[in-house]
Amino acid sequence: MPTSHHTVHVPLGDRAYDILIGKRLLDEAGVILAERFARARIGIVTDENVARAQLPRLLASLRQSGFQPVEIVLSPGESTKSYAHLERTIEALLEARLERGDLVVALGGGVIGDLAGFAASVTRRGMKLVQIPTSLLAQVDSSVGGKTAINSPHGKNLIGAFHQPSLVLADQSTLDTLDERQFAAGYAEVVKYGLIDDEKFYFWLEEHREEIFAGGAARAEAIARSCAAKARFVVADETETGDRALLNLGHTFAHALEKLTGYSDRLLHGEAVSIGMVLAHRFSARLGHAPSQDTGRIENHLRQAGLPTRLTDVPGDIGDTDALLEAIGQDKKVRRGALTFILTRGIGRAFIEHDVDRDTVWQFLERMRTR
Ligand SMILES: NC(=O)c1ccc[n+]([C@@H]2O[C@H](COP(=O)([O-])OP(=O)(O)OC[C@H]3O[C@@H](n4cnc5c(N)ncnc54)[C@H](O)[C@@H]3O)[C@@H](O)[C@H]2O)c1
Ligand SMILES: O=C(O)C(=O)C[C@@H](O)[C@H](O)[C@H](O)COP(=O)(O)O
Ligand SMILES: [Zn+2]
Repeated sequence: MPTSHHTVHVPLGDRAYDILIGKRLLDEAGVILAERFARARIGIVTDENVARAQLPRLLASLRQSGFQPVEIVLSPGESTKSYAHLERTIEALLEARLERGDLVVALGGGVIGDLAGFAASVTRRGMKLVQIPTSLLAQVDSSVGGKTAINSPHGKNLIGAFHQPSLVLADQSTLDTLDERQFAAGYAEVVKYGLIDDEKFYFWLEEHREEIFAGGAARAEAIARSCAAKARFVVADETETGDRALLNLGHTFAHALEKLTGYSDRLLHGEAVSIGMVLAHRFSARLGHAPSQDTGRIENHLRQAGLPTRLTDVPGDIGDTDALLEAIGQDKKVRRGALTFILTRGIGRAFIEHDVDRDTVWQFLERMRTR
């Protein structure tokens, strides 16, 4: 019998699933999976860091429940979201003769979740997926909602599919082995939920930031509230034809920066989102939509969390303003060649703006490059 955990249900009809949030779920995964997916075989996809820190716990639990999982261990980092690693993952799943009804278990951060999720979506035209997120970012964002992807030299997440998991097991104790820089990167996506449409949550985060970084009850609450927020957007608009795009706050800038830094640890996704969210607020203020004091307040909060907030914080060269705008032009929200941005009227009041003028964006970015 699994110990106590919090459950967020994602009601998506025949694709509905639970997100279990607890402290011993990795050790109980065998019992939980045996109960929900009787007789399924399991292919675990993970990376070398997570394999060292957390895989033994999962293997012990699965073996105790009679599973004999296959392990696929990839190199860590954003560059793993590539054609080469996708091929390697799919071929390993096929080599192990895993069937359509068997489980791909993604054990790791968002990189592993996105890559393994995409592999699950295309292997045998769709295998079952279980997300076991081990980074803060993956527990509050990437393991929920079914976006899966790899990167292209043309841009971030440009090749992918919507493929919902059948179950998410978010075990907070796995975060004990995550380093502080990675934790802060995940915190940027937590702040995002407050900034989009929940100012109360945003103010609560400002008050409880140190406690959340320290662990304990505030951290658990931040994870649960984030999952509930993400689930709400996903249920309302599963394939992003409307308001789900709000979850992209800061990402139009962020994805361009990730491309220009070569999908490397020069700039982590959450760090890019931190810079992107501040830019989105500053741009909104410049266009007269939002009060400029909000930008300072948010920037202060993110800096206290150890996050970068400006283009000048990105280490090394990111090219000129034309290169930045060119990268932004590959964003998936582009419609008939025109740019879409998530803008804001202030904290908790984000909105979607289509047909944003390119010259205005260029002028703004040119200023930001020296600020
Ligand atoms: N699908 C979505 O909805 C969605 C949402 C947000 C982000 N993303 C994607 O997620 C990715 C970023 O995810 P991330 O920040 O988790 O990065 P990541 O997967 O690279 O993980 C961060 C680092 O921490 C290590 N790590 C993870 N868990 C650990 C643990 N418990 N102990 C020790 N080390 C651990 C990993 O090996 C890696 O080096 C990006 O590619 C981003 O585009 C996807
Ligand atoms: O789930 C979503 O929708 C999001 O936008 C969440 C983002 O945090 C995440 O980075 C996502 O992968 C970005 O999606 P994309 O469609 O812009 O690639
Ligand atoms: Zn993101």
